[in-house]
Order: sequence, then structure tokens, then C-alpha cells
Amino acid sequence: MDFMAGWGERWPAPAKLNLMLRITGRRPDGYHLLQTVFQMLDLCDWLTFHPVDDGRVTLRNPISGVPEQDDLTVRAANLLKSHTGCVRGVCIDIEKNLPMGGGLGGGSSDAATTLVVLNRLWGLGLSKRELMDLGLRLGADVPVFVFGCSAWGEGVGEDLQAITLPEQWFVIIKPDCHVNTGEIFSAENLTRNSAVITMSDFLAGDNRNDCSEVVCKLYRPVKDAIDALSFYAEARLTGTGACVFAQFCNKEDAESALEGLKDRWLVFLAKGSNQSALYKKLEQG
Ligand SMILES: C[C@](O)(CO)[C@H](O)COP(=O)(O)OP(=O)(O)OC[C@H]1O[C@@H](n2ccc(N)nc2=O)[C@H](O)[C@@H]1O
Ligand SMILES: Nc1ncnc2c1ncn2[C@@H]1O[C@H](COP(=O)(O)OP(=O)(O)OP(=O)(O)O)[C@@H](O)[C@H]1O
Repeated sequence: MDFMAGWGERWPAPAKLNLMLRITGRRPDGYHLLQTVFQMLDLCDWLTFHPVDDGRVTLRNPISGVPEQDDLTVRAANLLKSHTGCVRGVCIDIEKNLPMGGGLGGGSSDAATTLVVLNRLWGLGLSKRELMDLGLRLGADVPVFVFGCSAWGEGVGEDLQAITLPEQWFVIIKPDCHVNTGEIFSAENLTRNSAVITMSDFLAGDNRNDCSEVVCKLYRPVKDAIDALSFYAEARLTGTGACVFAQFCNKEDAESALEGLKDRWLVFLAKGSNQSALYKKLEQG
């Protein structure tokens, strides 16, 4: 076996959208119980792992505004080391494409890719379940990226079931603001008692996001982005925002919406994918 395979290669950390988000209750520790649909996208950050022999975890190019030791990739690598007793080190190169604080799960996905790939490169042998449990300690959105496919999520998002969705096109606007997830979940007038629904209810069109109203009230650019995108198709919020998205059956319609919006907004075109880009690469060997 070539035990060096994978070092120095670019590994994808894909984005997600929450196609719906219902808040159905609250746990004693304050975390909210959700029902959500995670849609994996082909839009990715890219991570490269370089072996080092001093046992340290470092970043080649720290993200502006995020201290190195707080970076979710560094925290994920250090968590793997402390959990397993592994003494090896790594230098991580992050190619950041996903907007931060956008509700696309970029930081969480970076953490998940780090857990999955270093588990392999360091030969730790942890199961997917163990990596998901470790990931949950870093953030509620990490487990789904370790799970690696579009999913129906419950609990705080860690109770996951694979879901097969039509692989449609998405136009995503990143409004010029940064929404703090904790702030939205602590808002007094947030809906916290939505009725539990089934997957069939969602597939029949029940796709609201319970955070939308609070976010639109607090962040005017999010409301403006929903209004702008609504001209082309139904526009919704992902997670706690700030990004808003609309889905299209074909690429041409998505591209024409993108054309109409790109002069005024930061816009992304993405394709939905049932299997995450990380697992597509892992399967290729
Ligand atoms: C909104 C979603 O993106 C939907 O996928 C996630 O639930 C949020 O996941 P995340 O960004 O990984 O969030 P975390 O870093 O775990 O949580 C940030 C803060 O949001 C609040 N929080 C988060 C998730 C949740 N189910 N209930 C909460 O109340 C907590 O106060 C927490 O301190
Ligand atoms: N590698 C990383 N990439 C992005 N953000 C990071 C990273 N490490 C730490 N962070 C911190 O995490 C915060 C949230 O970033 P992220 O891009 O995951 O937001 P998000 O898309 O809103 O996530 P979610 O949808 O999970 O709420 C950032 O503002 C930043 O301070």
C-alpha cells in the first residue's frame, strides 16, 4: 500500500444548503431541536495536508480574522490527536472559496474534511460514526459533512438519514452582512414550537425556514436579497443565513438569473449533489 497517497493532494470541503429548517423544541442545554434537509453542493473549499515531523498542527495560510488555533481545521486535527493519542503533525493549506458566516457550512465542512482525511492519512482507523461524534463537539453542522451525502436531519442536526433529491441547480446570493448563528438562536421571538413533519410533507412543498423572519428583521440586506432573487424563483434562507437561494431545474434558467443579479450582488451558481464531493474523491481511491 502507498501510505503517502493523499498527502499533498487537494481535498474538497463542500458547501451545504438547508432546503428547509424547522425548530421543534429546545434541549435543556439551550441547543435547539431541528428538522432540516441538508443539500450537498458542488461548491467547495479545498484543503491540502502536508506531513511535518515536529508533531504540530499549523496552517500554511491562516484565514484573515480567524486566529490559527481557533480555525476549525486546526481544532479538528488537534481533537483527533487528543482523542487517539496520535503524535503526528500536519500543515494544512486552505483554499477558501465559501463565504464565511453565510449559512453554507464552510467552516464545518473544512473541519469534517480534516477529520475524514487525517483519519485516513494518519491511519487512525476511526469509524464514520466516531468521526461524526467528534465532529459534533466542533459544531452542529460538522456531522453531516462527515456523513457525506444529502440528508434529512433531526436532533441538533446529528441524527441523519440519507435522502435522494433531484440534482438541481441553485443560485445563491451572499448579502453583504455576516449573520451570527448564536444571536439568531437566542432571539426572543424565534419560532421554537413548529410541528414535527415527515419527509413526504417536505417533498410535497413544506419547506419553510423558521429563522427567516427573525433574520430578515435584523439584517435588511438579507430581506433585500430575498426580494431580488424572488423575481426569478422562490427564494429562501439557508440555515441562519446570511445566504439566500433559489432552485432551478435546468442550468440555463439558473444562469440567466445569475446574469440578472451579478452586477448588484455577490452570486454563486452551484449544482446539488446527493453524494458529497469529498466522498466522490474518496471513492476514486
Ligand atoms: C443553523 C444550522 O446551520 C443548520 O444546519 C446549524 O444548526 C448551525 O450549526 P453551526 O453553525 O455548526 O452552529 P454551532 O457552532 O454548533 O452553534 C452556534 C450557536 O448556535 C446555537 N445553536 C446552534 C445549533 C442548534 N441546533 N441550536 C442552537 O441553539 C448555540 O447557541 C450555539 O452556541
Ligand atoms: N476554516 C474555517 N472556515 C470558515 N470559518 C471558520 C473556520 N474556522 C473557524 N471559523 C469561524 O467560524 C465562523 C463561521 O464560519 P462558517 O463559514 O462555517 O459559517 P456558516 O456558513 O454560517 O456556517 P453554518 O452554516 O454552519 O452556520 C467564521 O466566522 C469564523 O470565525
